[in-house]
Amino acid sequence: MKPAEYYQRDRTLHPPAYAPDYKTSVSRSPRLPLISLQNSASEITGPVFGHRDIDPLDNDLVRNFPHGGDPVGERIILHGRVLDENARPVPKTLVEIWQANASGRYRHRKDTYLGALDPNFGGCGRTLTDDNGNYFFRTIKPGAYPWRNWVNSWRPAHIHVSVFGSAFAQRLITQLYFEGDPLIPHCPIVKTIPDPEAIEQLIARLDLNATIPLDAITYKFDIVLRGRRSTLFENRLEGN
Ligand SMILES: O=C(O)c1ccc(O)c(O)c1
Repeated sequence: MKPAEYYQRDRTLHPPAYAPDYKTSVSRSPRLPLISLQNSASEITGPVFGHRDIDPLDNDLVRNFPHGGDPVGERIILHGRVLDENARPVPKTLVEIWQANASGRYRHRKDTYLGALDPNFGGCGRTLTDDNGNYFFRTIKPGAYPWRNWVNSWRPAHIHVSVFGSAFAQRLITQLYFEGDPLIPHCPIVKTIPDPEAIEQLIARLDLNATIPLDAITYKFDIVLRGRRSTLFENRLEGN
């Protein structure tokens, strides 16, 4: 079989690790040049998730944290495909999401934002892609929230997304935003991304054809794992 063609990313288009307008990047960014580690057995192999590890409600954030009712907020479907650099589907891949509720509050002890917690919303979900690389979640559209970057810094509504490879050490993490959100171009984290096309690729598109009438609005977000069309991943640093 002919080996698959590999299209290299343009690494100059990756956000710099050190971006002073995104305050926490200052203490987090490496002071020394990066080194490349050789893969060992634990990076290449290991336990993986199978269908039996996934509960049927794991991809339904409207129902997977029930405490007497449904969560408040805009009901949405989030779907898309996980693809390789040649737009081939990546099947049986674990996709996980985590997010704030409709008020912009995370169910996390360190989140002290005054937006209300929702007793019926946990904010975490997971699923495996199907044979065609499709994934599907039902959830609530997260709210925007303020954060202590500079005075009046607001995060646009966003959902964190993690994709695992064939071992737990192979993990890519990104955040998706929502089409039409006026906060996107003001976000200090988004503004670290030098390539406007890479930002566009992080924006889930309204998918009116796939809405569920009288129930949920649908957004579509495809994830490209590598190559020149790769989605931008926050844990894949420049030079990697
Ligand atoms: O990296 C951070 O500091 C940071 C702050 C706020 C967020 O919403 C986030 O996703 C990351």
